[in-house]
Amino acid sequence: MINLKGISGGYAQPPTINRLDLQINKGEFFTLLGPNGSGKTTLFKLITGQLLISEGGVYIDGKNIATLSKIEKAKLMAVLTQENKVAFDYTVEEIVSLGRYPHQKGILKNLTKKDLAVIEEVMELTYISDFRKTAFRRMSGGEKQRVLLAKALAQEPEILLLDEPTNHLDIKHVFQMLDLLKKRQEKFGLTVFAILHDLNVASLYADRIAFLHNGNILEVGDVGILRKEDQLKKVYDVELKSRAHPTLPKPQLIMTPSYTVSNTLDFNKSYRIKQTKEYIHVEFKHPLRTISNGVIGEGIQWLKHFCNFHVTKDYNCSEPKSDLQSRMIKHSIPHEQAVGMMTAVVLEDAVFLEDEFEGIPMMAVVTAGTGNAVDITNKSNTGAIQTVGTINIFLFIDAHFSDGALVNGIMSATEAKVKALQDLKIKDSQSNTIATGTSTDSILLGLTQQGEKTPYAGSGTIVGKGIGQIVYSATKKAVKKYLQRVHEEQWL
Ligand SMILES: Nc1ncnc2c1ncn2[C@@H]1O[C@H](COP(=O)(O)OP(=O)(O)OP(=O)(O)O)[C@@H](O)[C@H]1O
Repeated sequence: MINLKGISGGYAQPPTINRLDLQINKGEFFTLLGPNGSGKTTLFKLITGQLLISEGGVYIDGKNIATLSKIEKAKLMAVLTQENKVAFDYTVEEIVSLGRYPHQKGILKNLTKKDLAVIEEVMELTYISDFRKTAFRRMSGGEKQRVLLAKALAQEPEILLLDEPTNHLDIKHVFQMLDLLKKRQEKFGLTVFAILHDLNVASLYADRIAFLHNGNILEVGDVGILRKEDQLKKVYDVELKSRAHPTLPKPQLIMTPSYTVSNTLDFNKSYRIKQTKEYIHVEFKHPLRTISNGVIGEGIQWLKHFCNFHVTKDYNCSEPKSDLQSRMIKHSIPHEQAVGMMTAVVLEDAVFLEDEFEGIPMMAVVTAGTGNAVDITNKSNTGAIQTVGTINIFLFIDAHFSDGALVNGIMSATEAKVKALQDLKIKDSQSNTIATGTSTDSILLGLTQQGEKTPYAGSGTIVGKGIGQIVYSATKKAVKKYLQRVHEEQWL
């Protein structure tokens, strides 16, 4: 719908923007990104007419905007610039009213009922109704930005052009403003063209993105282009990692500063263990790169506290997460930095194993019960039986794993656990076949991330074999202790 055809213009010679082509579709949220001085504002001003186009033209629905009158242009598009100075001492309401100018008819240009209704609506949408009688100059930078957005919306434009609209806004107002624009986009088919600096915000809101680099469009595409780490490094000259947003299918960029703090830690002295009847708490001095399916601390994170809490055999809590959080709070363990698991196994029977595999130190903590042992490959299982039967594995490794290696590590540990159950002939009570685990097993791998980065940790690697051996030994020992206890209890 907006077609920039070979436009040139700007302050330098050759011009900052030199024969640039770009199409912005009707009803899309288009974001222009690029480093300082790349020409974003210059391009913006060429589109809005604040700067003279020396070559080419801007076409809207096939019409060259240079041929439109001021009023025609104002009905079509509204502009929100970085400039928020206003010449006269207007109130907020008066500023917003100015937005109705292109729609007013006759010489007297009084505000109609419709004008008043629109003004009221946009002031409410931008949360400025309470400031209506306040002088604009007395508002804060962020508040002024909202007033000027309200004025732009009062124009009821088809296209909204925004140059760094979130500049003065705090996080809440950034999201409030962009959510509002998204709603207008959906409801009225508003076309949004916005210059943004925050790549992560752009990823969350933009339908398409263009990268401007030295006055040229480097690439135009959907948010997927924010996954191109090499291109981002070229544009911004910083180290970035593109990662998945935890709940939305959008990339988010993680910056890495160039400074590094290198303090080597002695693995064996870097943790302490507290074991009571109620819980086992392993605390590390530094956060570990962690992968886990714990009730608390699931997924891949950086965490320092690793807990296994004792619960009763018939534990049946609808909010296990908050239950574990309260237990941690009671023992002054910061649950935001913790992995938390539960077990009905007697914690005295936990197995602690320290070992070293070709120079890689590891430490495993395993609690095991096999009352709920399950053969995952057998169809006859109908569900979990409530008895003492969970295998919880903590494995700490003094190595540096990639995220892929963390997944490998989980596989290696699981294979080892299965082998331990096989060798001990632990059976699924329903199918009477050898069990592969229990119905509620949990696992955690914690890595110091010291030393050279390892991309693999499967059974074909030294570290993978090490994982296999330590998990196998610790699980076997823990299951044997459990079986011994069950055996003794039967004779009581
Ligand atoms: N008023 C001006 N007079 C002369 N040169 C200017 C003027 N405004 C901008 N420039 C130059 O034009 C080039 C592009 O600037 P522009 O403001 O378009 O960059 P930008 O991408 O918007 O940067 P930023 O992210 O810092 O806002 C820069 O080299 C800048 O120095």
